[in-house]
Amino acid sequence: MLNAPLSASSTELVINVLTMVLNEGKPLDRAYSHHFSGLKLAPAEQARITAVAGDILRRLNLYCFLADIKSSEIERLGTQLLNAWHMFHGLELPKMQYALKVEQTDFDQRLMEAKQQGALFDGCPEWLDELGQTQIGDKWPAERAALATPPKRYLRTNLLKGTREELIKTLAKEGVQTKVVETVDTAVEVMSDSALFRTEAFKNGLFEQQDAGSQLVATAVDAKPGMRVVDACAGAGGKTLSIAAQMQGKGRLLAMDVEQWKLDSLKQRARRAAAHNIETRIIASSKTIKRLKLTADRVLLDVPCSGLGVLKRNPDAKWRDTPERLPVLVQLQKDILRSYSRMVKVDGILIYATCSIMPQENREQVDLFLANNPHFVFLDDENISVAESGFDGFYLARMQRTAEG
Ligand SMILES: C[S@@+](CC[C@H](N)C(=O)[O-])C[C@H]1O[C@@H](n2cnc3c(N)ncnc32)[C@H](O)[C@@H]1O
Repeated sequence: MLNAPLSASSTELVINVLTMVLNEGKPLDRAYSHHFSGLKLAPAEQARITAVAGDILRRLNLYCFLADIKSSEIERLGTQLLNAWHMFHGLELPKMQYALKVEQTDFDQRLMEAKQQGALFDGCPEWLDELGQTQIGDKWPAERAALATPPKRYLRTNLLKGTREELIKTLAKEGVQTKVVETVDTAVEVMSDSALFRTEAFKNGLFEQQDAGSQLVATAVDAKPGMRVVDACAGAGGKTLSIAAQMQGKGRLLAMDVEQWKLDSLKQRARRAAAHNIETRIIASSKTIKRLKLTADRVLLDVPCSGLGVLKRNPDAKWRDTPERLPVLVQLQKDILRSYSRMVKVDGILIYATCSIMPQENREQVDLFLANNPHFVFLDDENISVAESGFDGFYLARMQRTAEG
């Protein structure tokens, strides 16, 4: 992960970020922007800090166990945690003032104990481990271990502006090293610690940062030029922009969400990407959906979900979430499927997707929907496994409407 210890000032930043996330309940990206603003950190140092803070959050219970502290004590005992983190990774200790030490013999004993406990070693809270076991059984330990690894950085080539090979060459000229992802046509993996959003290539809309698994979901929409397509839970448009490129700017792409600020951000991204066939629309009530009855060739429902497939990238979520949230989300997904599927026209295709790896939010939702909606037939589905793909975890299913119903 690192080949040298963090500097004293960087350890302090890591402790401050962790404190903001764990004690104040702030999302990790907000904590980064708060603590990095005005600092002018070199991109490589910023990358080291985010790598360490992210890794600590992915295995928070393990590092706290090794340091013999509670997560609520990080503000006070953070130096002890950072020392344990460096010891775990076989690094020299950082040169922090007044740092609290961890005894090597205690550390070794605790590490031996932790290695006997899979969930603890993989940084998994108890509630999540139980859920994973119940939902995916034998496959869970591999997914759990994969979710404890650092996420890779992927870009999606904006095909409206050029090919993947052209993007790789342009980025190389700006010092960004990338490599092709063989299994995803639009994806490249970033190999250097570059500040991507400061590049001319980004400003000119040649790429978006997007996980390769998310790119696969968007590809499954298989939108064609001239079609009418609805992305009904579009958010800030990660998948909308990819669909716009599939449509080569021809046809009508309606991006909807219940949050206007997300659609505003989508509009900005669409301008940069030269994706001119996107219209945004807020979902104000069920009437917004009813008016679009039987009109769309493709409807993507990238529904709100537990996000349990993307914990590598959002490790703070598992320390904030509770198992009680899941049934609420499952009900919302059911309602969205039932109501929004009305927009699909006869012979049109409905694509249901989540960034979860739990069948309760995935295939079980699809089976229930099909049982209650005989005018849809199942085409195919795909579980994008974190362990098998190395990407974030996603699910997608495609269903076709055969009659008005
Ligand atoms: C998984 S996110 C979508 C991510 C987005 N498609 C992307 O690729 O970047 C789910 C989105 O659903 C939205 N949402 C929540 N409730 C909704 C509802 N009842 N109808 C439509 N969208 C909803 C959320 O605001 C959120 O943006």
